[in-house]
Amino acid sequence: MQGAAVSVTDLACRRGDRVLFRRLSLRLAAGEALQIAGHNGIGKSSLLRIVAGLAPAFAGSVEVNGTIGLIDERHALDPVQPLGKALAFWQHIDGAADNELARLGLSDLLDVPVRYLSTGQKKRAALARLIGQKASVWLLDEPLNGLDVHAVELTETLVAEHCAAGGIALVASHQPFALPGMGRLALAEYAA
Ligand SMILES: Nc1ncnc2c1ncn2[C@@H]1O[C@H](COP(=O)(O)OP(=O)(O)OP(=O)(O)O)[C@@H](O)[C@H]1O
Repeated sequence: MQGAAVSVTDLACRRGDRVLFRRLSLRLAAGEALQIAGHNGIGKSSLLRIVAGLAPAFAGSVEVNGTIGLIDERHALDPVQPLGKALAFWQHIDGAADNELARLGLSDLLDVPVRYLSTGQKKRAALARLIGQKASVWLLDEPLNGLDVHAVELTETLVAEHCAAGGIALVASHQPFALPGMGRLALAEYAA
């Protein structure tokens, strides 16, 4: 994760015929985390998708140094496959890795088809895949939605460990995210 960096300069986002935000600049260096906060529909997910390269910027630029791992409401695990096989599919692509299955409480669920997992279990499965991806820049869209108290704390701890190892985390959430030293960007301040 050496040298991970995210640089957003004078960014504007347009969706449909509306500009959601403009003149947004931010810099994140290795080890840093930032929460993108704001009410429903303000453009948090859109910002993450632009940073991920999945949506175009209306104006401005984004530079990312490092590999990107994105978690949003689409968990990218084959719903028909048992969890173990769905994760193994990604291991063929990402390379062998410790997905922290025991820590995520998934060890006993590997034979369960992904579509039968509960909301919180699916979220934890997405985290397992993200950990296996070994990406340096984590983009997390509402990572705490649907999680119980224990899973919330675990997610916060995993993000803290990721940053302590030199990773970067950009967390879009309207909920509090407990992480010492985490910055906070209120997207409303950039509303168009
Ligand atoms: N492809 C699209 N075409 C048109 N409008 C879109 C598109 N994608 C998103 N929008 C609109 O852009 C706005 C911002 O959506 P976005 O999902 O980024 O908000 P958000 O802050 O993440 O919201 P939430 O907190 O509800 O997840 C919404 O009004 C949404 O309807």
